[in-house]
Amino acid sequence: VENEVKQALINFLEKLSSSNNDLIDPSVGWNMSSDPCNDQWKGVSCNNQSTSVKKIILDNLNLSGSFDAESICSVQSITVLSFNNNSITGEIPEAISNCKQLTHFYASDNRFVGSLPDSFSRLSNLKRLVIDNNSFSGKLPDLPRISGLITFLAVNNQFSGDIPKFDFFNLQQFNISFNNFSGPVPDLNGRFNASCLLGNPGLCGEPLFLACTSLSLKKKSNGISTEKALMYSGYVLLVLIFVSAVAFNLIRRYKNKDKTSKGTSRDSSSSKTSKGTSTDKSGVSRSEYSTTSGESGMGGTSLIILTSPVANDLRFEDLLKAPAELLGRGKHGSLYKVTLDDGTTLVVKRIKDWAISGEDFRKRMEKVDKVKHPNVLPAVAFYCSKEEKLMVYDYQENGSLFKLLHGSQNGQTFDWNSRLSVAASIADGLAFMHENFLEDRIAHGNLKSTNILFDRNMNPCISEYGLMVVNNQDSLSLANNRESKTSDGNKDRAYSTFKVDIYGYGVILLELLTGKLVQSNGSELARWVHSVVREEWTVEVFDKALVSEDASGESMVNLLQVALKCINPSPEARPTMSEVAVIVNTIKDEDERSISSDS
Ligand SMILES: Nc1ncnc2c1ncn2[C@@H]1O[C@H](COP(=O)(O)OP(=O)(O)OP(=O)(O)O)[C@@H](O)[C@H]1O
Repeated sequence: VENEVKQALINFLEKLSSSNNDLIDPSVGWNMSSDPCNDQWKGVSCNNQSTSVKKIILDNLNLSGSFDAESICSVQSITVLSFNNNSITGEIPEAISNCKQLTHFYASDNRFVGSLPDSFSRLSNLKRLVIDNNSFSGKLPDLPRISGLITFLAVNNQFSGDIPKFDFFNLQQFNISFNNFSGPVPDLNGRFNASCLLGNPGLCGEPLFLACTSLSLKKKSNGISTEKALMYSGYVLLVLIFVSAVAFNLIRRYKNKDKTSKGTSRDSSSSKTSKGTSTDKSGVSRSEYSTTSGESGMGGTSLIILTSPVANDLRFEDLLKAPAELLGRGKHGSLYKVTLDDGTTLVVKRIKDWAISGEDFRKRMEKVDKVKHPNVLPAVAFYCSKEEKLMVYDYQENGSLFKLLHGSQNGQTFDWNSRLSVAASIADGLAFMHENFLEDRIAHGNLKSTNILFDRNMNPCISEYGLMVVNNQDSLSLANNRESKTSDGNKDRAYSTFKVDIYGYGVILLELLTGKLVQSNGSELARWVHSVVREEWTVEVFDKALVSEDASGESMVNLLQVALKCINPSPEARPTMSEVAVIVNTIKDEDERSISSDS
C-alpha cells in the first residue's frame, strides 16, 4: 500500500480518536513503519492481494473526535466505513462524496450533528446507510437518487422536512422513527408500516391513519403565506369540527336506536368498559382503533391497550402525533415523555436489541399485566411489530429513587424511616412478582434505582418489570449442579432466574444505606462496602445524612447484612426475594417499635 494511503489513514484516525486513543498501541498498526494490509492494522480489511484498503471498521472504540472525510475519502478503494457506538462529534463533511466506491456507511450511536451533506446523494454505489441515534438535523439530501440503496435507518435524530420519495419497493430496511419529519408520508408500497415512522409529530397520511389537513398540502402547491395558510386552516378546522360533531351525533343516535332494538348482552357488557374499548376473554382491552388496524393487514402491529384507568381510549395515532421529549437513552433503549392532547403524560420506552418475537413479547407482556401489586407500576399499553417494541407507562412526576437519593437535595430529606419503608415495599413487590412468575421465569432483569419510581402518593413502584430476559449462564449452571443434590431441583432451577434481581435489590439497599452513586452494575460500590466492612463494622460506610439524623445503628447494620447477602458473587448463596422481604420487614417493624418505645 502506498505511503500516501497510509498517511491519509493515519491522519483520519488522528482526528477520529481525539485524546482517548486506544489505537496508539503499536501492536494495532496505524503507523508509517507498518503496512495496513500485510500487518493487519486493527479495523482495516484489504483485498485478497493485500494491495488496497477496502474496509475500515472501528466500532465500539470510544472514539470521540471528528470525521475527517477529506483524508479517508482520498483512499478511493474504500467500500465500507463503520464506526458504530463511539462518541464521534461534528458534521459529516461534503468530501464524503469522494468515497466513490462506498457501499456501506454505518455510524449509529455517535454524536454527529448537522445535516447530511447534499453530496451524499452522489454516492451512487451506496447500499446501506445506518445512522441511528445521533443528533443529525435538517433536511435529508436527495437519497432516492441512489438507486441501489437497500437500507436507510436514521432512528432517533432530529431530521426535519419532507420524507424524500424513496423507491420503497426496493428498500429492504427503512426506519426514520423519532425525528421531526413533517408533511404527507409518500406511498410506502405496502412494504413498511407505521412503526418505521413513529415519533414524528408532523407527519400525516394513510399509513398513520391521520388525514393530512389542507394546510400541509396547500403549503406545497403554491407557497401562500403562513398567516394565510393558518387562517384558512383555522376555517377548515372549524368546518371539520362542526361536520364531525354533527356526524358523531347522528352516528350515536343511530347506534342507540340500534342498541335498543337489538339489546344484546355483549352490547351491555362493552358499554361498561366505556369510551370505545372492548374487553376480550383474557381481560385485555383493546381500543377500536387497534382492532381495526390489526385486521387491516398490519398483522399484530397494533397498540395493545391494557386494563389501565389512565388511558382507556388511548389510540396508536395519539402516540404518533403527540409531542415527545427524550428522557433518557439507556442501555436497553430510549425513553420518551409524551403529552397527549388531553394533558395526560405518558412515557414510551423503545426497546433496543431484544431478539424476542412479536408474539412472544405480546404473550409475556400480557402475562406481566395480569399480576398486580401496589408496588409494581403496571404498563398502560404496549406495541410490537417486527421493527419496534414499545412499552407505555404512566408518567410519574415524583421521580425515581435515584433522583431522590442523588438529586439536588442529595438525600438530605430522605430520612432513615422512609428509606427502610422504601426497602420493605420494594422487597414486597419484588417477592410477589417472583413467586407469581416462578413457573414462567419472568424476572425484572434490570432492577436499579432509576427503575424505582414514586407515584403521586410517594408510594415506591418498581417500573419496567419483565422488560429484560435474564440470560445468566452462572445461575443456570448453578441450578444444574444443585439439581442432583436437592429433592426439588425444578424449583431450584426456577429460582435461579431471579438471582440477578436479588443482586440488583442488594445494590439498591447499598445505595439507600451509603447514599453513594452506583457505577455500572454496582460492583464497585459492593467492593468499597466490603473493604470498609472488612476492617470492622464501621460507621464510615453509612450515609452522613443518616448518621447525623441519629438513625438506629442496629437496624442500619442489620440491613447492611441483608444487602451483603444479596450481592454475594455466587448467585447460589443469595437468598430468595421472599426470604429477603421477611427479614427487611422485620427490621423495619423492630425499628418502628424501638422508636415508639423511646418516645
Ligand atoms: N414512568 C416514568 N415516569 C417518570 N420518569 C420515568 C419513568 N420511567 C422512567 N423514568 C425516568 O426517566 C429516566 C430515563 O429512563 P430510562 O429507562 O431510559 O433510564 P435507565 O433506567 O437508566 O435505562 P435502562 O432502563 O434502559 O437501563 C430515568 O431517570 C427514569 O427514572
